[in-house]
Amino acid sequence: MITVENLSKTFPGADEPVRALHDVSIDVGAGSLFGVVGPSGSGKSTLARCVALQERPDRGVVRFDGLNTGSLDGRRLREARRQLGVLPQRAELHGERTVAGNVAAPLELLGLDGPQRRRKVGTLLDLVGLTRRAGQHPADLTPGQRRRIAVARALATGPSVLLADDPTAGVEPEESGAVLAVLDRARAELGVTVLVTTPDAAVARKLCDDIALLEQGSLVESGNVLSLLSDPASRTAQALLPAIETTRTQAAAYDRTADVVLIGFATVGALLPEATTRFGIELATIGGGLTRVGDTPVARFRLGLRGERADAALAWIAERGGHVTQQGLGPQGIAAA
Ligand SMILES: Nc1ncnc2c1ncn2[C@@H]1O[C@H](COP(=O)(O)OP(=O)(O)OP(=O)(O)O)[C@@H](O)[C@H]1O
Repeated sequence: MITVENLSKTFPGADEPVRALHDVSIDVGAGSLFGVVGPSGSGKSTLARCVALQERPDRGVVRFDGLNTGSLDGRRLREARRQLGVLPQRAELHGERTVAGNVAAPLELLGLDGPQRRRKVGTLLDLVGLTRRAGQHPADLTPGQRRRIAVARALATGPSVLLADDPTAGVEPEESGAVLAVLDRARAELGVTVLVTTPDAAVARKLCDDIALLEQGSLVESGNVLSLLSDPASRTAQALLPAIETTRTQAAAYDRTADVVLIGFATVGALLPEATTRFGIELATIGGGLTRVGDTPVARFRLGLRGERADAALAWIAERGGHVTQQGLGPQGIAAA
């Protein structure tokens, strides 16, 4: 759907040029929820603005369904922009208009008549869960509710892509889940492809199918979130998986230790107890924990194992989809090292 190929962008800086993007390539599939994640200044907004066709890259290409947007002239560029709904980082609502009026504003520009507008606004307010607020003004809403209205407004013209630049910025943590849920609904119910930028790995963990990590304008890694978690050495795994905090004393109580990443209901729930009985070993989780990536449960545990068939049990767990790493020996191994 959206392909970004070798994008580079440099801005003039006070002392020297600022390299905002350097040779960044991403592939955003139709209907996916794609997260661009990185610290402040890593180039996320610049990438979003290039994809929104608001900024021209110095080098590289942004393609929509294969079409090179860099080659489009004025009229065709405007047509391409109409496919895009943009939620800027500081989306301003019209303070003097009602919530419904704010969502209706882009439809008025399109020239939709009253009944059509009302129907469309009703559907969008329902999508963002704020139907009962239709007659209120933005000042009466919380920052999270205002952000949800801005999402409804960005979706009003029926874009096929929604670009949301840091959608939870300035939103209280207890409200950010509702903002993310609205983006998820936009994808599920309207079939919109959603590209989100965020400095918050937890946003990507809760929302995104695919992810690109940026650092100082360069792409560190990208791909399907669950696939990246299968490689515990990946930066995505380090950012999203539960931390392992185990003392040497805890580890020393076992013959060997191993770290394991388990993905999915069946794997998380059943694999470890079954390995224990099948191989007649003692197996305990001595670190790590359980989280969720979207709706999928994902665990990273440090295991302590005791028993002759511990190695065979680990091999069996790995064969059944557990990602086993960092196998270490117990007290004897540590003493010898
Ligand atoms: N119009 C501009 N003129 C000059 N420098 C710019 C401009 N836009 C961005 N930059 C610089 O480019 C770099 C990347 O900025 P960008 O806003 O894309 O990062 P970001 O990851 O979105 O950061 P944040 O999360 O803080 O919004 C930064 O060093 C920034 O100061």
